[in-house]
Amino acid sequence: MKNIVILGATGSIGTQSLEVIEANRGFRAFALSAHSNIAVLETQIRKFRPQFACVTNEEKAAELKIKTADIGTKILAGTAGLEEIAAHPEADTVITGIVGIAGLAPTLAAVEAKKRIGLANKETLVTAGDMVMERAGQTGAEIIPVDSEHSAVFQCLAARVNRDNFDSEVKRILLTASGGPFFGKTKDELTQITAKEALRHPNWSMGAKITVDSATLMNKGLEVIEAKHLFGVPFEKIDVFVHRQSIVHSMVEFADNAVIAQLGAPDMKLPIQYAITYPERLSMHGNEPDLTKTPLTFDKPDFETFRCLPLAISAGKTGGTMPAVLNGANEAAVALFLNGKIRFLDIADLVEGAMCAHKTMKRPSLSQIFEADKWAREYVCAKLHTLH
Ligand SMILES: NC(=O)C1=CN([C@@H]2O[C@H](COP(=O)(O)OP(=O)(O)OC[C@H]3O[C@@H](n4cnc5c(N)ncnc54)[C@H](OP(=O)(O)O)[C@@H]3O)[C@@H](O)[C@H]2O)C=CC1
Ligand SMILES: CC(=O)[C@@H](O)[C@H](O)COP(=O)(O)O
Ligand SMILES: [Mn+2]
Repeated sequence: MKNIVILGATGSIGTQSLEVIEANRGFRAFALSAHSNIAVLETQIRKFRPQFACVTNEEKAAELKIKTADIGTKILAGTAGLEEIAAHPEADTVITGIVGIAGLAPTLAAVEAKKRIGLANKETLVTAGDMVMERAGQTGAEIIPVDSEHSAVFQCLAARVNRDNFDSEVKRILLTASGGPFFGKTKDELTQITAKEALRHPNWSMGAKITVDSATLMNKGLEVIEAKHLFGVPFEKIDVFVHRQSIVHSMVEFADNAVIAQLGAPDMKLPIQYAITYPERLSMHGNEPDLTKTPLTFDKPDFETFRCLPLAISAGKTGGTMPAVLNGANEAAVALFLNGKIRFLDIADLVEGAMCAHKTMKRPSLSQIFEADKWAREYVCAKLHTLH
């Protein structure tokens, strides 16, 4: 029996992780977490009977403790509780389904405890990729990508036999992007975009923040940085192609120009399950891809209209604290956009402004990364009254 910890159990990745657990006799929901949605968490606790549940909002944790007093689940609170479940000696695999930099500390706790990590929380590697990958190398923690593109690349790379020749064998990583709901639109056409329109992803049903990131193409920018850290390739070896169908989840081009791709239906349950079972595969029902349905197309992204993509690549190339500033400014700007406080195109302007105003610190400590994140959020708040 594999004990699975799900950080962010109430979200899109979290609920799909529970579906994967439900479909497999060999997996058990050992610990679940939520930030404040205790109604959904209580339902999950009653159904899956985990040993632990953690609510980061301390007041809500106290409320949940009372509501679930009849059940044996131990209720923990705050970030300390998250770190406790992520590093628990009985935990086998930790799925990181928390959104944003809030996922960094518990992921690091899992790394220190040498866990297998099914990494969905891309902000962990965006903000602290050097540190997390270095510590994982030292502790022996296994980081298996759950993000669909990175899971695809990971699966394509698994075809290699000789593990020593990575640099000479692997020519390029080709990340696919759906292009989001505004593919083909001009900047003028994007001025009046509403949150409701940005939340209409063409192929994937996901949480609000990542869905807006897909619409601005910031998601792909974050994924370029994530790929750099996961696979240890320079930015020059990572390309992005717009692939509207989201059937080819990403590809790897090898030295002999062979391109290996992973295809599948747009369904996160496959990468979630694979992260748990790797190197084995278990059967799965309901996610069979229909390859006859559409032609598969590939286009170059529009870097001028969707500026978040080149901004993220630039932040990644600068390194140090710059990616944390990019990410913090983006998290703050997306929250403001979702609350109707700023316009769609302001997101890129605010991120760019924060990056221009930031003095990068090389090889930052964890606390310097969190300071850079806080600084970027404050920058965005301070700029709010200067817009329009
Ligand atoms: N959804 C998807 O298909 C994919 C997602 N990802 C990545 O996975 C991560 C999760 O995305 P997604 O599931 O869509 O997000 P959701 O918004 O659907 O879920 C987020 C989860 O994180 C919890 N949470 C929110 N804020 C905090 C906080 N400050 N501290 C602790 N927990 C918090 C939420 O709890 P509560 O419900 O109580 O607020 C919820 O459980 C993101 O990093 C995203 O980029 C990557 C690839 C695909
Ligand atoms: C499912 C997943 O991994 C998301 O990151 C998805 O890829 C977003 O789609 P975009 O390609 O539109 O960013
Ligand atoms: Mn993705």
